[in-house]
Amino acid sequence: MQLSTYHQSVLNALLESGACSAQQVAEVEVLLRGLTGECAADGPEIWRHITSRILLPSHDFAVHQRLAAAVYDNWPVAALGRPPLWLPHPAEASETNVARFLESIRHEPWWRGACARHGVTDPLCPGPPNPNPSTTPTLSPAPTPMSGWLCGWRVLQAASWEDPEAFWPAALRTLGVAFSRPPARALQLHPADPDRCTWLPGCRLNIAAAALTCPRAPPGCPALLWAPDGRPGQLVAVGRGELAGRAAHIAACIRRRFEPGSPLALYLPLSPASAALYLGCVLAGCCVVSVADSFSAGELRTRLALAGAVGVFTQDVVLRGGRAHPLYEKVVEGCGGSAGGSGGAAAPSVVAIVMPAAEEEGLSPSAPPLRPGDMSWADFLALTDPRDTAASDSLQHPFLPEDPSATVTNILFSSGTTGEPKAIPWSHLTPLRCALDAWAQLDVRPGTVVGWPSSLGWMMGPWLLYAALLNGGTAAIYGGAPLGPDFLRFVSSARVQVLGLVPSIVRAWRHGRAFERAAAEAAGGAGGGAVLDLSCVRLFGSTGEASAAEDYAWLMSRIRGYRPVIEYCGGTEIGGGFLSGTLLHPCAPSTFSTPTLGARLLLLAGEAEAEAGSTAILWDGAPATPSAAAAAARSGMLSGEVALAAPMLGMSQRLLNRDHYKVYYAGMPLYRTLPGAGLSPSSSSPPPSSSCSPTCPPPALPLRRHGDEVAVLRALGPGPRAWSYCALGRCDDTMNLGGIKVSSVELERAVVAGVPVVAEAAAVGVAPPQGGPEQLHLFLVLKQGAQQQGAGGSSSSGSGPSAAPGASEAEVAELQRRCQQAVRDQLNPLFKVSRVAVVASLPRNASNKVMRRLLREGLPGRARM
Ligand SMILES: Nc1ncnc2c1ncn2[C@@H]1O[C@H](COP(=O)(O)OP(=O)(O)OP(=O)(O)O)[C@@H](O)[C@H]1O
Repeated sequence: MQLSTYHQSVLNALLESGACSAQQVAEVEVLLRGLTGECAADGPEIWRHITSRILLPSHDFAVHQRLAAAVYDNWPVAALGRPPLWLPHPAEASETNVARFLESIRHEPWWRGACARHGVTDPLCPGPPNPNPSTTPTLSPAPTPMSGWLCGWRVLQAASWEDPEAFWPAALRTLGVAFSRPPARALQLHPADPDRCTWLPGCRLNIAAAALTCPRAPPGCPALLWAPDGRPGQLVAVGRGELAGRAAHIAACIRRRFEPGSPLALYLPLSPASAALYLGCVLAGCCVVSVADSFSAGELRTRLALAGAVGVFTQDVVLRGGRAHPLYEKVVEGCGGSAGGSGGAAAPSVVAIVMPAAEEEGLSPSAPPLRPGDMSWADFLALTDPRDTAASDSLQHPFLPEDPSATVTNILFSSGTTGEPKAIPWSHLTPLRCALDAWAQLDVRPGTVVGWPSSLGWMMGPWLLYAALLNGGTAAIYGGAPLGPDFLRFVSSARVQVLGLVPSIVRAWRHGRAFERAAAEAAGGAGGGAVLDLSCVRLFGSTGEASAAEDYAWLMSRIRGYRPVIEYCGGTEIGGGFLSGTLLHPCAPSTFSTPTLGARLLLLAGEAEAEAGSTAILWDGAPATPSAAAAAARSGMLSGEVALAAPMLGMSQRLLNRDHYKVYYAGMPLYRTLPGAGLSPSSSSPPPSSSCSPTCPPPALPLRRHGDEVAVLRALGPGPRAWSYCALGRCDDTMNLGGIKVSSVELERAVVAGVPVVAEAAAVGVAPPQGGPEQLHLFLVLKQGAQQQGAGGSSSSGSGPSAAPGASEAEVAELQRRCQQAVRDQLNPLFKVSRVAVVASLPRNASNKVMRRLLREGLPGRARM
């Protein structure tokens, strides 16, 4: 029988790729002959075969790309979303936390009720997983274990916000959270104010104690795995008992010196010592003020003042790349007072406690002497003897707040992408969001080694500790920077299984050839001669900002057999994420598969819809209005600003430097918390068992704005409600070009994909001083090699191409033409590129996010805010 044209073109691409043997081509041919001949039905199955049996990380990425293009040529994006580059394997999926949980609740009445509300009998009824993936067609209409789990996930996600009284007890039981007194119920709603709803009322909990005593941790599994800067193979394992002992001792010392509730700043890198310190502060009932050690003295001062810090824990220096960078010096500068002064020095208003960067040594000789009143780490630890009962008491009898949901354990600062950073308090309950997301979305299990390079100054630092420890896993911490080959060697030697990243790290690895260099260094005997073996990585995570699909396709291809990148979007003020993926969903790069557990997501209506009386265009995963449904049917896509239904466990209820209600709720539409009574025209479910007492009417609460733009696409999966999501950046970064709203991220993706010399782009809309429609300005960073050609140049269509000294006008004009072409081809022919500037790098804030507002502000014309 003749192969279909589609199958023949896949076979041709394989033959031309030079990536496979005659035997492999013959195997593919056998596979193709058993398939339908249509891309939509066969693409995933063919891709699974090619990635598991043929493609290797050693093949040129261009070969991976060419084969993916051939396999997914004609893929119906409108009907099925972006093509998946990783597909779950049923045998592997059956081992995930979520699959096991679904199995464990299968016969519980609340679960049966949830299934019935969603018109499902038993999602898991198709039977045990099929260990042979080649006989499990992904798109088969017949029920499969995979479609059963996906359907189970959909019901679970809905039940998690519909019926918190049933969902949370089951989730907390599974997580094994060690409450000193269990909660009386999941949620006490307030009739009008989301900031006065109370989660887990009546419970007694110290979250650090719970993390340190997680009953699910396998014996012998370390709490932390650490390697110092530049020595990625020199692993230090810190056992749970050891970490608990160190944290308890620190807590006892803190109690000697500070009152419970005292705000104590941590201004030092993440390490075993600072991890113990963080947990010790929380054990002692104090509040950690998180300040990234990259911040300047001035920024430290602002944060100390805002939080009212009475102490700051710091290091003498930070050791990075073989150099010692002063840190205590910045504290002295930031807090006032002078170091080493005897007479006349101003007494510091904030006491500094100073650790040595290399713990086994004393304070670095390059560090200045301490100010009067400041303490060395050794003196601080001598405040109690670790063998004293005071120390062990700190763990057995930690500080137990009256109301854990309102007691602040940590003040974190948002990145300030859109304005002044917000000072966000985390309570003892916020880390339950970290733990739940890690469990459900990133599949962190007891014994899993999790790495996510960050610092205690950003939410992903505390997130990492809680996500690993509350799930009985290990947090992997590297003392050096994550951008180079040494970090990959650390991943290999620590056997990191869940590796979280941010897009700028991946970009640096790709363009800096980090994998090749790491392999070469390892082969050359650097780092003790251990070979580079990244087969340990089960999945990647990504957060922080919108990622570039091509970079993430590249990342997936770096592990033999491909591994998924689970996008994770949320915010410091949520303690975790609201959109993500799971190991049960197929993974397309830079795409989210689902709202997280407990998150009820909608897209706010645009002006036209709002005028017609609709609040939302998407609600609970379905178009909320007939016109939205029609738009979705036409293009397979809807986009808009995300809003979330409150309350959701983890959401902040207070800001230190802003009016919380005004920032998140003022002017937002009201909704009712019970399904069927809300905005969703599609929801016809009966009310759940116990979201509110039978006597009180369902409260009408305002929706919570988050400020992100999201596109919703159809997705590969069973049932009519299979959607995937794609981040379009912050709403503040959207612009209106000729009457059409478009986000910076969409424009940037089009330019990076369409102009091969461009490594990075930032798009900003500027209202011209004379008025009129917004103009599109593009800032481009060129790939190495292309850099010289246009560096520093700029071209503007208004006044003709102009270039800075050293740049060729013609080259910049040519770049502008190619960007225009890319935008026209991929987005809209009406979008006009007004100006292109080639820059050496994009402005980024301390958490490495692109600051488009700075670019806007630096341009002539009226800045859009
Ligand atoms: N995986 C992701 N994909 C796309 N964007 C993401 C992702 N993860 C996080 N983000 C972006 O980061 C934001 C959360 O970061 P953070 O809490 O630091 O606040 P911020 O918005 O950067 O700063 P600020 O609130 O001060 O302006 C999200 O709202 C989203 O815009």
